Amino acid sequence: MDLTRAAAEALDAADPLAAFRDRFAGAGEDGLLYLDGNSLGRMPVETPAALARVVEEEWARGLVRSWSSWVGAATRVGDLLAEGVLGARPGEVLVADSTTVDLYKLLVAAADARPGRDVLVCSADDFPTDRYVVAGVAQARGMTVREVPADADEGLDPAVLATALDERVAVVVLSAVAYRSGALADVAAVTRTAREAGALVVWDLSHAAGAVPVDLAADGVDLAVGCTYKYLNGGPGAPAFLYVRRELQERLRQPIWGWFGQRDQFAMGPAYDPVPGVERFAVGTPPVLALAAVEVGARLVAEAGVDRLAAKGRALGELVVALADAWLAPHGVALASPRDPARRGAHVTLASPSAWQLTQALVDRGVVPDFRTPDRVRLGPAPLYTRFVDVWDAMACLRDVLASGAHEGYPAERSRVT
Ligand SMILES: Cc1ncc(COP(=O)(O)O)c(C=O)c1O
Ligand SMILES: Nc1c(O)cccc1C(=O)C[C@H](N)C(=O)O
Repeated sequence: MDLTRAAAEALDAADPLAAFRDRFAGAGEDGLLYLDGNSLGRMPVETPAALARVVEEEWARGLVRSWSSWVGAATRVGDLLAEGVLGARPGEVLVADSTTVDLYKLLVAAADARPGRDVLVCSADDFPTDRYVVAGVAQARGMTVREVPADADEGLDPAVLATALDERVAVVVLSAVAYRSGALADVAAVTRTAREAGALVVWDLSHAAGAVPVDLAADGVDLAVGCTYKYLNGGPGAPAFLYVRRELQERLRQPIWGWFGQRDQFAMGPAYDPVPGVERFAVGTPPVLALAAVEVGARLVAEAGVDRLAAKGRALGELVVALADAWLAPHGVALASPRDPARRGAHVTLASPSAWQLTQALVDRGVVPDFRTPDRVRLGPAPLYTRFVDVWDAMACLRDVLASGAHEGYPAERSRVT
């Protein structure tokens, strides 16, 4: 690979998604080399106007009358995600609550659908909230957790997972893209293996949606959840999405019985009777303002096309890896993601004993990655708004920091948020 800056500029010149950069606030103006799109995506330029419309027209003037359109927002935005991003069918996706709460609802519903089975499986490398929800549900139900060991850099080995699956396993919880290493799971193969063992899988698509091709229908996925504030650019605290395969919906009953999941909710009936369809997984009043922001983000991703985003994300990752090999390895910084681009999502992780100090030095120089314990720097160049030269410049900055030892003056003690 040609590692000159001119080669990176040439990749930008040929990038079919280049124009999307101008659709994001700050991109190209703030001078930031923002490589944390896998934690919080940039704000689309259209978002403030979309929010202002809801505030000034629908809320200020429409008041309670606006509920006639707000009441359908969670499924309307869900359908957008289903068709434009997730390879699902209309009526299979709902945008509601947080990823954590959605995972809880689907996990309990799935465990109920596998009576007599007393084991929940997750990966030791799963995002903490996923492992905590699994542990909490297991404790409440008197079930056992089987935490499958995973390689911190390479992710979960499907053969190791298979050994954990037997007739006791009710539900498996896994991430399609591992939050730390970026390792990509074979969603179709794992779903098939789990089904053969009689278990359901709940996929966490937080680091996958909008970054890698996701085809829930073709992959036979039953249940999934994911964030909308990363590659979908829905904003901080944006509600998550949940997916339930149509054929399963009537057979599942989620544990939080709220009136937004109720059949004919304004009949104000005496007892809970869940509505048919994916809305039965709703709980209470949706965050209408936040949903408007998710809608903008979802439309942008759908317009760009997930296949094109994934191809660019992979190319950006290959540039990170090539530059890390050439410039950073001599300083003792190692790749902590799968080397094969086909096995990675859109972020790349590096390991260094000085990872936290390097992260602080980079942030001070206008390069924003994030630090993940114990010794990782994560680089998430979101393909919608990150240029190849941004990656080149960020990596050059990291090379220069390492060469000068500038990071050594930063505190080793990590801050509350990393
Ligand atoms: C894989 C994964 N799941 C879940 C979450 C977060 O869940 P919540 O939105 O409920 O905080 C994150 C990131 O914060 C994540 O990376
Ligand atoms: N959700 C976050 C938050 O509320 C604060 C800070 C960071 C986050 C993140 O999204 C972290 C991210 N999911 C991760 O993979 O580490």
